[in-house]
Amino acid sequence: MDKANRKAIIAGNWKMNKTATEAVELIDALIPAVKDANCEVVICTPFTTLVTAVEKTKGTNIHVGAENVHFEKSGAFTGEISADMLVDLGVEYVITGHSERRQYFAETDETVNKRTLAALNAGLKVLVCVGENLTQREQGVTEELVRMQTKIALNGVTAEQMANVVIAYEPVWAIGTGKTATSDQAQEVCAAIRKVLGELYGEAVAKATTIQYGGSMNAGNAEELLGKPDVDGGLIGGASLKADAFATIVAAASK
Ligand SMILES: O=C(CO)COP(=O)(O)O
Repeated sequence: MDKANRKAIIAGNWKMNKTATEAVELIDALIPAVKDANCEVVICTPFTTLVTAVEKTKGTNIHVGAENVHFEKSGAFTGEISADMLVDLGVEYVITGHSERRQYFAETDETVNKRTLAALNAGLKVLVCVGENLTQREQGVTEELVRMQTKIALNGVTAEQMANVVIAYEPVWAIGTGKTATSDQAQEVCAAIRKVLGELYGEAVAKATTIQYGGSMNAGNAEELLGKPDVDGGLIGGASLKADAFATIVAAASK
């Protein structure tokens, strides 16, 4: 199976943006703009807009995801949201391990693994984020680090469950900075991730798994990044907040 047989997925990560009123406006603009997509289109929105997003996108080709999930099923975890709560709302995807969660909310490879397992066991599809920071890239440990993050995040995930896993390679130094990885840098690391998936699960799973790039992907650079053989999609922050920019990226992935 080569790239043409893998599912291309363009996912927006809205982060902490958009009130419910603003979310309605954006989704109203997105629905016609991406209706002819020849790829999977996902919007990951704050918890407060998930209900709106699920309702508004019913009957469209837009899928809805959350930006995080807790690993316990229920209990005394003030401020947290369980996988069952997301499933009950009609949410289909969730992001785990985003670098902002790791950096600002003390998430570790171990908790990313627990969240990933909890989400998969509840029936969610998971976008698992990995990626190095600038120091780590300069130290030349990008590949080792991303291999380790991938292995720990997937610890206990079965080959069968891998059908519901997407890996998002997001170099931290490229997130929200306007500094995109070159398409060659993105390809190199996405290929290294596919190699580790092959070691863990065998060639068939490695070749079937969608691997996204994220980090300042925008309407201008998406086509080149998505043209690389191991870059199957994008996880988009800033550019997912504007319907026209996001639709241009979706169109680039639909070619
Ligand atoms: O973190 C990202 C997506 O999860 C990328 O964000 P930007 O596209 O804003 O760089």
